[in-house]
This record gives sequence, C-alpha cells and structure tokens, in this order.
Amino acid sequence: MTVVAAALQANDGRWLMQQRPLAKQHGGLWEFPGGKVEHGENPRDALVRELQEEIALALHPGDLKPVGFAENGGRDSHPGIVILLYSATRWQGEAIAQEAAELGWFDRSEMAELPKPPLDVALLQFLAG
Ligand SMILES: Nc1nc2c([nH]c(=O)n2[C@@H]2O[C@H](COP(=O)(O)OP(=O)(O)OP(=O)(O)O)[C@@H](O)[C@H]2O)c(=O)[nH]1
Repeated sequence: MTVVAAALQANDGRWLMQQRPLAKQHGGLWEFPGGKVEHGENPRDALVRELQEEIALALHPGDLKPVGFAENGGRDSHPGIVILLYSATRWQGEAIAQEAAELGWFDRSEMAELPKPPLDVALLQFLAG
C-alpha cells in the first residue's frame, strides 16, 4: 500500500500534524495529513485530494516537494506500507479538521515528543530545523 503524507510548514517554521480519531488503528497518535494513493492515481494528485478532504486546504501539486519515504516490511498476507512524505509552504485556505480528532502546529522538538506511529518516527528525521 502506498500512502502519501504532507509536512506543511507555516511561516513561523512550525509543522501541521493531525491526531487520528481514537476509534481507528493508531487512534490518538499524531500523523502527517495524507492517506492512501488510489489505484492508478498519481501520488501528488492523491495528496492534493487527501489534503482537501482531510483539512480543507487547496494546494497546487507543483508546490509539493518530495522529502523522503519510510517503509515497513510486508509479511505473510500483509503487503506493508510505503509512506511518501512531501513538504509544502504554500497553500490556500485555513486548515480545518474534517476527520482528525485534532490539528496542531508544532516545532521540531514538539514533533519529536508527540506520540506517533513508527513510520512517522522515521519520517521525522527528514525534517530539518
Ligand atoms: N496519513 C498518514 N497515514 C499514516 C501516517 N503514518 C502511518 O503509519 N500512516 C498509516 O498509513 C495509512 C494511511 O491511510 P489512511 O490515513 O487513509 O487510513 P485510514 O484508515 O484513515 O483510511 P480509511 O479509513 O479510508 O481506510 C494508515 O494505516 C495509517 O495508520 C502518516 O503520517 N500520515
């Protein structure tokens, strides 16, 4: 499964993270907004779609910059996950949670402290500052 995620950085240097709804897998953990790439979908287009659906932000696909990826090994019948992380500093609108339990803007040290899924711990190393 391919997942795309966005590290959206505001002018003050902080990044947007969202808290997963408690009832879901990884419930209560903080993650980058994003989601699954649909079959035949371009990853950037998937991320633009997910950001609109999840946090009501409009982005231009060209404003997404690839920063790195993280993967967990598939085993048995589980195919595994690859998460492609993009960053962006330009978008239209104000982030409003459509699905997340909560949204927050965090600096680098706060990001390090947030409870996160294992792949996000790996993704965090790509973010400077
Ligand atoms: N969006 C996002 N997903 C992540 C991150 N880290 C991470 O392990 N994931 C995992 O990657 C998958 C993302 O798919 P999703 O966000 O569409 O999952 P979902 O269950 O909410 O979607 P669904 O309800 O449509 O099936 C989930 O298994 C999620 O736990 C992250 O930083 N951002």
